[in-house]
Amino acid sequence: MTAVPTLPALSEEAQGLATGPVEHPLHPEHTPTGQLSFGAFFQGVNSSTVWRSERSGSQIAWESFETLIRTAERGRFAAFFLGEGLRLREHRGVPLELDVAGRPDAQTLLAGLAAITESIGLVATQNTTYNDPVDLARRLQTLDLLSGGRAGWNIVTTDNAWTGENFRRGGYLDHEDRYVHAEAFVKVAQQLWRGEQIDHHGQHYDVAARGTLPRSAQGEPVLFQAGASPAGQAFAGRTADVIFSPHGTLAAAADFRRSVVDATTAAGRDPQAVKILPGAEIILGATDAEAEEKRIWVRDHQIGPQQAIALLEQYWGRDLSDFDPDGPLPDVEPEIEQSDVTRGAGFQFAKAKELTAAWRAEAAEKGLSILEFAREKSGARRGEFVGSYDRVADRLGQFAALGAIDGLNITPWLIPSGLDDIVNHLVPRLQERGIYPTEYAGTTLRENLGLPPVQG
Ligand SMILES: Cc1cc2nc3c(=O)[nH]c(=O)nc-3n(C[C@H](O)[C@H](O)[C@H](O)COP(=O)(O)O)c2cc1C
Repeated sequence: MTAVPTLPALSEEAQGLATGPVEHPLHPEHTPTGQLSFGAFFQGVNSSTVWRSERSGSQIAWESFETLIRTAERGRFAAFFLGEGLRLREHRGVPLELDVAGRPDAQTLLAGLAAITESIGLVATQNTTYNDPVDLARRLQTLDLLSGGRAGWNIVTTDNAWTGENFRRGGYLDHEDRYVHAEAFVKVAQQLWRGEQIDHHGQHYDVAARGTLPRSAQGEPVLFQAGASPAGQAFAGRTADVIFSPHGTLAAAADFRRSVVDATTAAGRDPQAVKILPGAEIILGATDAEAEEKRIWVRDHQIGPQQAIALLEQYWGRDLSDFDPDGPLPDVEPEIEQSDVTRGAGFQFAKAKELTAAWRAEAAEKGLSILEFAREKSGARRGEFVGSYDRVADRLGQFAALGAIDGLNITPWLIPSGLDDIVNHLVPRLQERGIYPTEYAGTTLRENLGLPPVQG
């Protein structure tokens, strides 16, 4: 590895906070707990995980899940989190080169992992649009019972027609209706968990049912929600225990906290009722310079020449394999007007002509090749959580003191060893600072996230 410059100083806002005590809560009605919880988010697919290294494991092998969850539990992580992707993303009729293909079913895996763990929470991402509420509620409740009250449900809406075609229901739900639908869905699930008789006759389904299982040690699964739009926040304010958010910088997290507290109080709930765990990548070293070297290694292994060409093809909509990854950006026009959902959430709705013209100009100005440009756009960035063990621990201390977040949902950049540095070096420093649990608070996920007993 080559020598690299040290990390730049903290951003202005972060420096401001770092120089003195935090005098005010972010929101007049919100009281920071000063405590953090961690989740481990096993992405499975996605180029943010390094798959092209001799240290990489398989995204579907049991051994990968087992190693990672055991490390997370050793580090007193509150939750082990699995995403969901029900259809492979494609480009020009073949699976997208940016992804690793295929992700096993979350609930089946989590049931197995429940048997080899004792305290860590088990969270399954499951969409409300293409599942059936009675069936899904029963499966989640089963996981909750089997695990002694450790189950969580990450509610996602995933309404796109691309995924819907897998269910012979492409595009059946209008985008603006998806949270209305989700709310009715969750209500049915909660009624079943509480043993109530349901007689629901709605726009999308008819249900006459009663719950078949007893309540679990935590009453019912913890509700996470991932969807950050105003409609998503309003839904979370009314319904969720935790939001899995995309806002991981201090400034964005602070704004998001204010907005979520507003949504929660507007729904008549306690201002502290909804916890916020942003997704985050953490890259650590004994020194800032070592962490920065590691970041460059991660970035270079995330995006190789083939991935760089594939990234551009998402926006150009044409075969660019004849272009040299070490050469300038393609001097040809895109063939599509707008990128679409077949290319994945990150690529949606981009206006191809405008974007490719802007990228060509930017790359030319900075003198970047296709490969360098792709790495700059989508590889691991310098961020809040790249640095020495102490720097990142101090920075997390700022987040906790301010109450901007309640913890992080960490995507390890390497499977299965990507949490080792965090558990071995960061967690003890957070424990020394008194902002991270030294032991599990209880046996259920609800207790370990500091949530009150379930209402209802
Ligand atoms: C942090 C985060 C993680 C998500 N994970 C998934 C996932 O694993 N599977 C999925 O189908 N959708 C996932 N989503 C997509 C959301 O369910 C939702 O469809 C999308 O964010 C649009 O909702 P919004 O307009 O309210 O933000 C995720 C969203 C966020 C913000």
